[in-house]
Amino acid sequence: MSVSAVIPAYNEEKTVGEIVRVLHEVPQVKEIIVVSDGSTDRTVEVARNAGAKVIALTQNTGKGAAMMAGVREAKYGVILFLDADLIGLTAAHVVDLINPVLLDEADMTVGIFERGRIATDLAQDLAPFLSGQRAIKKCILHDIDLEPARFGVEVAITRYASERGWRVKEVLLEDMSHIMKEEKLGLLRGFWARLKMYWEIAKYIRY
Ligand SMILES: O=c1ccn([C@@H]2O[C@H](COP(=O)(O)OP(=O)(O)O)[C@@H](O)[C@H]2O)c(=O)[nH]1
Ligand SMILES: O=C(O)[C@@H](COP(=O)(O)O)O[C@H]1O[C@H](CO)[C@@H](O)[C@H](O)[C@H]1O
Repeated sequence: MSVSAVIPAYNEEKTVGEIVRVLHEVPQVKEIIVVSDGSTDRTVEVARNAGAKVIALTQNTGKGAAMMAGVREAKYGVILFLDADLIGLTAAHVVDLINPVLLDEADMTVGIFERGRIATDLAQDLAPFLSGQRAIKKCILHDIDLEPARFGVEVAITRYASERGWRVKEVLLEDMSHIMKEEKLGLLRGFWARLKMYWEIAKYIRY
């Protein structure tokens, strides 16, 4: 089995190119799909120049819908989801995430930041089920309606996995972090975006 990487990206021109470059180093990753979720910056151009296949959605539809647009295009049996704003991703991280699924030791892996930055480590220690770094068998993704989930997408996948008894393995991703909303958007707009995200997550926790 081979891997299709799917990277939802909303205005991630600063980081998406490096993610695509690292993925090119991993032979099992046969296809790299960046889904630009209505980005208004140079995300599409940067991802294309780095050698990704790019799906350019014309409007912002939310993370869940962007991920599923990528899954619909994906040709291979294992999907690797990565966020486009990661800092410190290496080929070894990618291999650690995909191998348990390729070797059929797990149906899904979930990557947890470790020793990256205090704030992002803490967020993932408190809520590992929110992590966007996952490898999943594609065949088991088709049954979940992730289109409307926006930032509830990880909660929806995690709960579905637990209900269906998927074998889930947590993988520590050392020296890795991501760019926080407040860093991308400034304190006020970032915090507002964070509140909206928590609301989208909460809807799926209750749902
Ligand atoms: O409407 C959105 C919001 C986020 N993302 C992407 O989803 C990933 C995870 O987003 P994050 O939690 O980092 O939130 P952000 O700080 O980007 O709002 C990143 O690659 C984003 O670019 C997306 O595709 N559509
Ligand atoms: O770490 C978190 O609290 C959030 C938001 O991260 P930032 O605003 O970028 O620090 O990000 C996680 O949760 C999101 C919702 O489930 C996921 O989409 C992200 O992949 C995950 O990193």
